[in-house]
Amino acid sequence: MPEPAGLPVGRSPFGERLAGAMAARGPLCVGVDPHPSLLAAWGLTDDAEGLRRFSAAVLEGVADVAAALKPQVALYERHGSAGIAALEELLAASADAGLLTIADAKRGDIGSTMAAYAEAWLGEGSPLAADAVTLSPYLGFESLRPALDTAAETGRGVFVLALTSNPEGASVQHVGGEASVARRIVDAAAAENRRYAGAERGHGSVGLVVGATVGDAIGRLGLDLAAMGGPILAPGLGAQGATPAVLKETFGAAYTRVLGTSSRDILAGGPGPQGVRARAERTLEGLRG
Ligand SMILES: O=C(O)c1cc(=O)[nH]c(=O)n1[C@@H]1O[C@H](COP(=O)(O)O)[C@@H](O)[C@H]1O
Repeated sequence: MPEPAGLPVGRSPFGERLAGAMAARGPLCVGVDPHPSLLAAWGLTDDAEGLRRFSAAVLEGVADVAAALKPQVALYERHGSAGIAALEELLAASADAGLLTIADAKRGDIGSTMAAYAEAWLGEGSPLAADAVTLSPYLGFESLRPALDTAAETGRGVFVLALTSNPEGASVQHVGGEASVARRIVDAAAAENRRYAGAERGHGSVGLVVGATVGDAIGRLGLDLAAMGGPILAPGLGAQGATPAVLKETFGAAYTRVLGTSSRDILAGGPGPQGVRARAERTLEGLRG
């Protein structure tokens, strides 16, 4: 199986790096979602300076507890270029702290435009490059090709929306019965992971997003998540109602590849790093138990 040619020096593929972080720290991703209500509750201003302080405190609190940090891009975009600069600072500081980042940007567009998104979020030397980015496949999985290829070239990763945590997702993702939209996405991601080294260990760099709240949909739609060869990002813990126990039951045999992610529930532990850390530790304990 080919190793992606010419990875930047010292960087192994994202799937391998995430598997290492999950083995060392456990299967928790902390979402950095600086909602105006949270900034207010933390006594911070709803501006770029507030974002900067909030982000730095979350990073300090969870740098050695979480396997990854997932900043929600829209909550930085709200403040225009100054907000984006705060996001860039968080991405750089996380890299310095040895913590993986997943930019929750949910990008998806026609191929030629997708190439520009890929360059922005996954390209070498881009100030916004994270270790991985979330992608929306609803212009067709293959429209994501530039991001899939850039990720493979730079040792970064992607998480493609398959079954989202919101109730409205079913109206698109469940369509098609046995050949559902979600199943096609899962099969396409599995095929993509088989193309690269690491797949034999199940450490592919093409991940999926499957909500912790999807109930029995995985079985009903016949999704083979255990064999998809990459990580599964599972949002919906905490504020959206799912618990670690629900997560284990929902994913069954595929649970070993699940990275549980929670934002508001953990962030509500603030102000400051200690309270966030305490909530992250409690969530992690549940995910491990
Ligand atoms: O891609 C995501 O991260 C995502 C996918 C999904 O299906 N559901 C979902 O909630 N998310 C994101 O995960 C985070 C969940 O936040 P909390 O509900 O506060 O834990 C938000 O940033 C969402 O945008």
